[in-house]
Amino acid sequence: MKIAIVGCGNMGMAFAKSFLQYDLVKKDNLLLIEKSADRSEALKNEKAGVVVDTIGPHIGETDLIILSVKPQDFNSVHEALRAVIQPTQIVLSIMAGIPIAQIQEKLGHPLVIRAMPNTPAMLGMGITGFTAAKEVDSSSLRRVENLINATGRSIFLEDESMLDAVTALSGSGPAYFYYVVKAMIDAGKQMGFDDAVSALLVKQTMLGAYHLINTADKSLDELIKAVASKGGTTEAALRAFESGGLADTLVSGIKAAQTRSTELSKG
Ligand SMILES: NC(=O)C1=CN([C@@H]2O[C@H](COP(=O)(O)OP(=O)(O)OC[C@H]3O[C@@H](n4cnc5c(N)ncnc54)[C@H](OP(=O)(O)O)[C@@H]3O)[C@@H](O)[C@H]2O)C=CC1
Ligand SMILES: O=C(O)[C@@H]1CCC=N1
Repeated sequence: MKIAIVGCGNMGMAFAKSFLQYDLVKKDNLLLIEKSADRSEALKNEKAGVVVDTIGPHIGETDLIILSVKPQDFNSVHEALRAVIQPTQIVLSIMAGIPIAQIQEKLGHPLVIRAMPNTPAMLGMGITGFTAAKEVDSSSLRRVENLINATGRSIFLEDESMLDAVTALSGSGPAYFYYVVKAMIDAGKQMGFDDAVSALLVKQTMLGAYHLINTADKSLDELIKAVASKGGTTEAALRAFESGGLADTLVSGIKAAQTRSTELSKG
């Protein structure tokens, strides 16, 4: 299989590295199109694939084109791509917010799959929601699904509009987690720990607690109850979270991300 990746930043390279790791593509068959001179130089030094800086006819020789530029950069990409794209090529877009119909129209090309991964894809621990245009046949869809699964797990969604919710929940989700971890580390520092000790206490707590979610035969409410002794310290913290509306704030933040994803689709 030959693959082209247009935009080799965080996500484009997370995909490229996962494919290479599982030998799903050979470096000679991996075309990396990257505009940034610095990044392109780094990719050349890493020998991550065949690195070029612009879209040209060579892209038409690949089986799959992955679009991993920022949504606002799609406008600077689609005309060049439209001129070289071949009828049997599959396009996989991971750009937030841009609907399949818009990609099809701008590229003049029906075979489009749309996916929303997240950054743990860099470790093969991502989760990707994806959907496809009805014109994509099931064998092509399965091949792309196998590629996506090299970056972690995946879930196929019939309803494309749910990709905005995937973007808000798991696409942006790692940042919410880091935000909470950072606030906890800051609290530790305010209570007198230095950075390293506070980070150790918080990170190991998050790691252990995450594994309990998956291994303890308990609901999240039961897990909370197992920590929060009656009249104890955890209850005091949870009461402060409730009165500050923390859970509601998180929910409204996630919905703001969903709204922004929908807005991106309107350009
Ligand atoms: N980061 C994330 O957590 C996630 C991102 N996404 C989606 O993935 C896409 C990429 O995000 P991310 O990897 O973080 O972004 P990055 O900015 O890290 O990567 C995009 C790269 O594309 C380059 N680029 C821009 N225009 C062109 C062009 N015409 N030809 C070739 N390369 C070009 C950029 O160069 P330059 O910097 O010079 O503009 C940049 O190096 C976005 O659409 C985003 O919505 C999806 C899921 C998660
Ligand atoms: O913030 C963004 O727009 C992208 C999409 C999901 C994660 N990062």
